[in-house]
Amino acid sequence: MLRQFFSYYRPFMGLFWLDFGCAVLSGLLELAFPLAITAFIDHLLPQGDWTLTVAAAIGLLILYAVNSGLLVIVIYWGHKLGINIETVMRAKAFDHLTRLSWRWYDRARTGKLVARVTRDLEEIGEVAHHGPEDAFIAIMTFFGAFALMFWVNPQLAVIVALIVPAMLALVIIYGGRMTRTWRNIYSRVGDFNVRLEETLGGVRVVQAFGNEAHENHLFAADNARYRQAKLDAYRVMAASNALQYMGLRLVQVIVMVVGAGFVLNGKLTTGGFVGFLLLVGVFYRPLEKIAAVIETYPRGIAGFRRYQELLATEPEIADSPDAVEAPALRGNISFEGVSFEYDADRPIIRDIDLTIRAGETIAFVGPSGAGKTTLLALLPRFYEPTSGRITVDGMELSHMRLNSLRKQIGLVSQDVFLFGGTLRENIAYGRLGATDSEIRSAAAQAQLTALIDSLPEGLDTIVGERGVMLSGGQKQRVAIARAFLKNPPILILDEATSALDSHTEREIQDSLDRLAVGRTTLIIAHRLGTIRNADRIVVLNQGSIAEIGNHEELLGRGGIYAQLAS
Ligand SMILES: Nc1ncnc2c1ncn2[C@@H]1O[C@H](COP(=O)(O)OP(=O)(O)OP(=O)(O)O)[C@@H](O)[C@H]1O
Repeated sequence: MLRQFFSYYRPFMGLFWLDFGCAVLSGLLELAFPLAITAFIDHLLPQGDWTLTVAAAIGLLILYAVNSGLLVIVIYWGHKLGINIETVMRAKAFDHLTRLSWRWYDRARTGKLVARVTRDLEEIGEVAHHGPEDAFIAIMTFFGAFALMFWVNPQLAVIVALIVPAMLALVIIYGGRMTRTWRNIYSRVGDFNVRLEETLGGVRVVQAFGNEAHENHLFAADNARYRQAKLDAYRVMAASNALQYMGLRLVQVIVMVVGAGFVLNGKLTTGGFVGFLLLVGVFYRPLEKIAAVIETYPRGIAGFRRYQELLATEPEIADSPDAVEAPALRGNISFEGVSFEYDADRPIIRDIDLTIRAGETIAFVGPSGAGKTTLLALLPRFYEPTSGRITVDGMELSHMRLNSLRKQIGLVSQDVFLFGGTLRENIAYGRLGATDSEIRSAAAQAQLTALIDSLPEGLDTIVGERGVMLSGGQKQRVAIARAFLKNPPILILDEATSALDSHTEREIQDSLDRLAVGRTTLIIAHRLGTIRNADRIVVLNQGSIAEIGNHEELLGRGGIYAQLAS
């Protein structure tokens, strides 16, 4: 795990060594200052040489200036190292998330995912920067200061050393408590994200049902838990800070009293006394750093573990090593003994055998929940059949590169998802990089021209989050325009169930009919009126093909279709 963590440093080793080197140098200078003060008091002062004193002060000032320069490097470039690592990780996580399969997303909660990509990685970045540096510097100054104290006065150093274990225990205990309270806080933030995401995403439903008070009530509970978690953290923080402060003052007072005795007995010089007191401060500071490392390290590591888990989640559906680029498809599709289940032992599609010829228009009908949408989701490989195989032009789907297959299948689904940008961007999503005239021509074929002309900003009108500023019928048309732009040989149309007025419906049907020309078209039909002209109609029932034929044949048969039509 640590090895994997450190592998992220590799591209930034120059930055790492710069930061680390400067931090070590700064730590050494910190150790040198008390010694300089000792020398100053014991050797320079008695000489009464003012020029020398000023020269020493200037020398000291230069050292301080160097040290503050080192601090600039450590703070800026050190954080740069952290944010660089964080950025690489975030890009990787995003890329991975965009490739995970539908089955995974069926169970994922977006709020938690957002938290992973933002907060977890921020913590990892902090640890990446502070972790190794702080741990090393803390240990170095801790032992360095102790060695110097021992050198200045061994007896006093031993007294300090006797108090240290108690202080260390305090730091570790409170560090652990801090970690637990922070973990609690972050888990509450995760809850927040999930609730905000769901409530704000569904705010129209909330208002439609007049359930604002109910949502407020649920939110208030989360809010209160978050407040409590924060209060717990502040309590631990207050106690920890007060105890650490008291510990430092205690050690200083003890050193002051005992040290004064040594000075009076002539066992310690005044300079040594002052230097020793300063060293106590230097010696004590790493304890805070150690506490900080103890506190941030587990959080960063927990975040890194979750990050690694995410990256280790293999997309269920991905290119096999021997997959090849799909050739230009004609659209002969064959389902051979295809079965599928979302959950084990709950078959949704059962042993489907079906051959579709290139250019054929074939409609799928059947009761709600029969598996129409599911069956057609297998064609672009959104899900993988549990058994059986699907071929296009004789080539098995899994032998083609996923992207090259999906680029040749157009999908107009009933709930059209629009992105929050402009109308132009949303249409161009069908084929990124399409020219203005191609976009306009696709829009015209989808009968969007009148709408575009009526908008003050035309194609550059912002459509609102998820396209809220467009009507259901207009969104359908954008989806159709996308499909025109994509111009795929195979088309899957999931007919809109939402009622459109008959005029709009006819217009959209008209566009769809034109879109279907020259393509293999598979229609999930909810209204039988629109599919009379289909070459064949497949009636699905409980995941199996119950009947197959054209409109007249099926009516004549007097089966499920005839019942549905009546
Ligand atoms: N992502 C999913 N995870 C688990 N089960 C699912 C999932 N999607 C659909 N199902 C189940 O699969 C069955 C078939 O659903 P599907 O959407 O394919 O039916 P449909 O024939 O298209 O229905 P409708 O006409 O109502 O759209 C249903 O019982 C449904 O509950």
